[in-house]
Amino acid sequence: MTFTETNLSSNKAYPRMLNTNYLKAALGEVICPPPVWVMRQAGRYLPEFREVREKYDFFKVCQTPELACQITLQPIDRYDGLLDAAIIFSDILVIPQAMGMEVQMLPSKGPHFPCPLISPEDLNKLRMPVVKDVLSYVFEAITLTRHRLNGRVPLIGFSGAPWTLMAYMIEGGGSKTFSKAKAWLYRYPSESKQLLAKLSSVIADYIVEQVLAGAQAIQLFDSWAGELSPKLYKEFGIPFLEEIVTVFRKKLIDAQITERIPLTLFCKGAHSSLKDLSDLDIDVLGLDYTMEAIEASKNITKRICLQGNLDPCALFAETETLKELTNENLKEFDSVGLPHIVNLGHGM
Ligand SMILES: Cc1c2[nH]c(c1CCC(=O)O)Cc1[nH]c(c(CCC(=O)O)c1C)Cc1[nH]c(c(CCC(=O)O)c1C)Cc1[nH]c(c(C)c1CCC(=O)O)C2
Repeated sequence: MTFTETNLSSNKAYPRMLNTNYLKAALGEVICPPPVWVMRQAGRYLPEFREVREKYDFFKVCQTPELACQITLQPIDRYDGLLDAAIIFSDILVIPQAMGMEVQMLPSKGPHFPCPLISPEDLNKLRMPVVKDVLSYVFEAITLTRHRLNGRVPLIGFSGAPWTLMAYMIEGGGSKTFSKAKAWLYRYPSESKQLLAKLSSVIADYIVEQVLAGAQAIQLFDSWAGELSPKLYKEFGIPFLEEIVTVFRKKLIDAQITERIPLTLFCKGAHSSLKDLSDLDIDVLGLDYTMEAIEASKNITKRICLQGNLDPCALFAETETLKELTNENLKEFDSVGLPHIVNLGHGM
């Protein structure tokens, strides 16, 4: 039996779904109360996560399906019944790795590329990977996790978006200004587009393979969208997201996946682009903590689900204050009348 067949919800190969609230909301139903999951729900705030991380390097965990699965399940087990989706434990930077770049995760510093892309000649060093083979550890982790979830909640797969990955590959890590990556857009626009097109092709294959391995929804993270002017994002961000979405939908049809796989775009800071993003063939728009549901709903062009967007730092508030903030947030989304998936406005 192929994975293509096993992904159909009617198929017996995966456990029967017991909670489909996330999938229903993502596909357009208003669910009351709305489903909840949390970006970075498997992470350092969990003692059981830190325990695994004491023993293994970050990317070793990503590359070991048993460990990635174990960590994905940690918040689902701990908050039994409170979360409506799981997200596979991995990182957006596995794609630059698959294209041949070294990436380290430095304690208290975050991601580090010892040899970032400096000039367009460096593009020749990148390889176009056979995604199914090079990233097989992610797909194995997804299949294993889908089984171990036992239908409790759906499993979300994810990828970084082209611009955000390009930014890491050139900056070599995090940055305050993204001036090196943005300099490429101004100085080498056509080579930048070559890089973004390569990334888009790898990302499209990557998210299709995730679905074939058992992911029931996909989220794309464009964490640095807001670093670009609206004009730059229109030229170097959105067209590549559009390409990915188009190829993703087409390849799923070719693979005879006939059910609609919900696709979420989380483009942090992309205020001026919400209209263009909502024009794409997507299902959910993730709002960050600087966006307002009411404002966003005025900008979008079709009925889609909104996800978000409590400020992660609100978690530092006293419990009573946090309850009030959460209720206000729920009321605001409720007043918009669109389907809603409750989440933070960025990672925990
Ligand atoms: C930009 C980005 C990255 N990774 C990711 C993004 C996009 C989302 C965002 O904007 O935050 C996405 C990501 N990273 C991780 C997940 C797993 C799923 C989840 O629970 O949300 C997801 C979806 C695990 C992780 N990825 C990382 C951790 C912390 C790991 C650790 O040090 O043990 C986790 C749980 C490391 C990571 N990976 C990355 C950074 C900047 C860092 C350092 C962050 C930090 O120090 O807190 C790159």
